[in-house]
Amino acid sequence: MDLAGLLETLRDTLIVSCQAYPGEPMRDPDVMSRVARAAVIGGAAAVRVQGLADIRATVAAVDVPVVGLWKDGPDGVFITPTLEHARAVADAGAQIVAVDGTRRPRPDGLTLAQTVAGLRDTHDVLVMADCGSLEDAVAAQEAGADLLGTTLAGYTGERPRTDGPDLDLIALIAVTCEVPVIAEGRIHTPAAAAQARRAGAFAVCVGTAITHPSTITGWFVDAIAADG
Ligand SMILES: CC(=O)N[C@H](C=O)[C@@H](O)[C@H](O)[C@H](O)COP(=O)(O)O
Repeated sequence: MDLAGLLETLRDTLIVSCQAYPGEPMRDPDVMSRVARAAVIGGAAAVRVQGLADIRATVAAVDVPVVGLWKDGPDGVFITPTLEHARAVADAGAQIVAVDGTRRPRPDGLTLAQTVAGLRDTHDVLVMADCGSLEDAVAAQEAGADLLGTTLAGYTGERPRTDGPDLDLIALIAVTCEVPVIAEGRIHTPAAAAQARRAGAFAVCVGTAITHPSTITGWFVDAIAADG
């Protein structure tokens, strides 16, 4: 399938982000690839996976596209921060490479446009720009990104950290940009996922609420405690 066809398969679908964080019990490529398989059985049209080992294991385990990223560092520009990281993610088998899509300086000194072009020179992949604001999204579209994610809304200081998805930002990007927007970040219920789609999202990406049991458990524990 060509890249335009691949993009089209994501329209009006759910992407499930399968990530475990450093030190957590589920931080293991085999475990994460199994979580991804379980999400695909549930209907995920694609999965989003962090780290080269997890990407390799998941690409071998599922028959849907893998959105790959490589988180390096605790803050700042840490989602697939450089061209070298992006190429490694593509080498690991991801058909879609998610990169930091903010306007912040990148550690390798390249612009986002240079990163996208450099990746396209060597790999036949789609590029998802993880953005934190409308200004990021406009710049990422200009830089050549194929998909604009709201992944970093509420994490870069440009948007408030809303309890649920940043529906206003999803709608703003959808009306302003031609490149499809992926709603991602704090989508915690099926109703919120539907709202995000209605706001203009091309596809919806959910992580924590599906694949992070410790957080989900905490929600239930807190609800019981608050009621007591
Ligand atoms: C901000 C950041 O680092 N986001 C990360 C990006 O890959 C992940 O930690 C999130 O789980 C993912 O974006 C899905 O979002 P949520 O887990 O809220 O459904």
